[in-house]
Amino acid sequence: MLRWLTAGESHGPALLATIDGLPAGVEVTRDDLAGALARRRLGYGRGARMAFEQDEVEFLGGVRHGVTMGSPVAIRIGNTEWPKWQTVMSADPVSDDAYAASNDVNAEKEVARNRALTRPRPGHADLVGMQKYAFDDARPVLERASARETAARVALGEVAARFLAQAYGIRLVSHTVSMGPAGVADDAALPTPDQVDEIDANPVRTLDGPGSEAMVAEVDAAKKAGDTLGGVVEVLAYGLPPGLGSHVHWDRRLDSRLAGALMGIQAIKGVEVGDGFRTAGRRGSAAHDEMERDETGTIRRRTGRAGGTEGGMSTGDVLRVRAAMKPISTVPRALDTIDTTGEGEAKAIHQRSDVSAVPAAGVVAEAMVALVLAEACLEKFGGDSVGETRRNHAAYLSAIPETMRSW
Ligand SMILES: Cc1cc2nc3c(=O)[nH]c(=O)nc-3n(C[C@H](O)[C@H](O)[C@H](O)COP(=O)(O)O)c2cc1C
Ligand SMILES: C=C(O[C@@H]1CC(C(=O)O)=C[C@@H](OP(=O)(O)O)[C@H]1O)C(=O)O
Repeated sequence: MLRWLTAGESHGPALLATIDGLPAGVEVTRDDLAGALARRRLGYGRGARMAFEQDEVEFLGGVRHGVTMGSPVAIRIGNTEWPKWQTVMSADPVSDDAYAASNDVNAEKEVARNRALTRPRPGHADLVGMQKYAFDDARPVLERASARETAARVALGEVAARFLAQAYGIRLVSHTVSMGPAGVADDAALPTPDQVDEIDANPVRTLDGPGSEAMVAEVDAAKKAGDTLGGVVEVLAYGLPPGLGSHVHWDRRLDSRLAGALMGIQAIKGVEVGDGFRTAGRRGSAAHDEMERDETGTIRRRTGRAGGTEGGMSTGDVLRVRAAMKPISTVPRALDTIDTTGEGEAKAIHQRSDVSAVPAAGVVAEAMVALVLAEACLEKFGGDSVGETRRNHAAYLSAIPETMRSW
């Protein structure tokens, strides 16, 4: 069983992440994690914080000399902003005077002066979190709702991705499909894992082309207008075996688990497997992936409309899932809201924010898919070492009769 958790607040001292159930023998280093975290910071439209905050990452357990030991892997990502936030986010009680004296906090002067945040942002977790957890201040809510937490998921996803690649040759790639109304053409070729560097080098994390230029222009226009922008990201996984997940029960379906994992990312409001919503508008004759044999007798699907799952199981073809992100709710041209103290009309809290974090959400989505696939592979193949699970994977594939092989 693979299980994992994250902890830590956006402006706390650090994020923590732990994953239990990975086999021994996965090669992974601190530099690998640092590389993954750097990719998450990429993307045109990110706000000021991304420019000055660094991710200080280290393993606290589970890895020795660059190799997992089969014990829980524990990771710490230090928030380099912490010194500025020590009073605001202190775990120890702080007097009102000491709190007020801390208002040299960078870009947070207003917030530090007014101890409680009482003007909830429409679209953020502020108001409902205050109602639910009985706070008169949005701070304890927004600190954990913040997508800073996704840094911890990306670190875990990198460990999972290394495992998938080393044990089974599975490789992932993510890219931005659209930002606002601009995007890549529907019939554009699918990116491959060999194009990861090219995608990461692009300002909006997509393959170069007119779509990419149009997306950059959309971000510029939204920024100029004091507004924010959503969009769609896509994750592809290459090299899956057929049969991850199962048709026998709803919560074992791979597509259901992927949808839950992607929907669990802050600001994701829609998930699509394969052609998803577009398939709903087609006739059956144009909606499915017809099968044939190639010249060697291997089974081939002519198209990839289903996105690499049938009956809640991986088909072995390229897995393709999309996630739709809403625009950032901390809109610079602040939205109307109320003051929870009951004082008249108000504008929502706004200090700073991303214009758009769609490219970063692609990297987070890739991490979530890696974690779901790692769990599904370990369910199917088991094994306490990379070698053992690799042998189990090979034995499973070789037991499928030649006339039924699609690889
Ligand atoms: C990578 C990433 C960065 C984000 N950056 C911001 C941000 O700067 N400001 C903001 O208000 N929301 C940002 N969000 C979205 C909020 O975290 C999210 O809207 C909030 O937690 C409420 O959750 P919900 O949108 O799922 O309802 C970001 C989301 C992601 C995935
Ligand atoms: C810190 C990150 O993202 C943050 C996510 C976020 C939110 O509300 O989700 C709000 C912003 O934080 P702040 O309010 O401190 O500027 C983003 O910078 C990160 O991705 O590492």
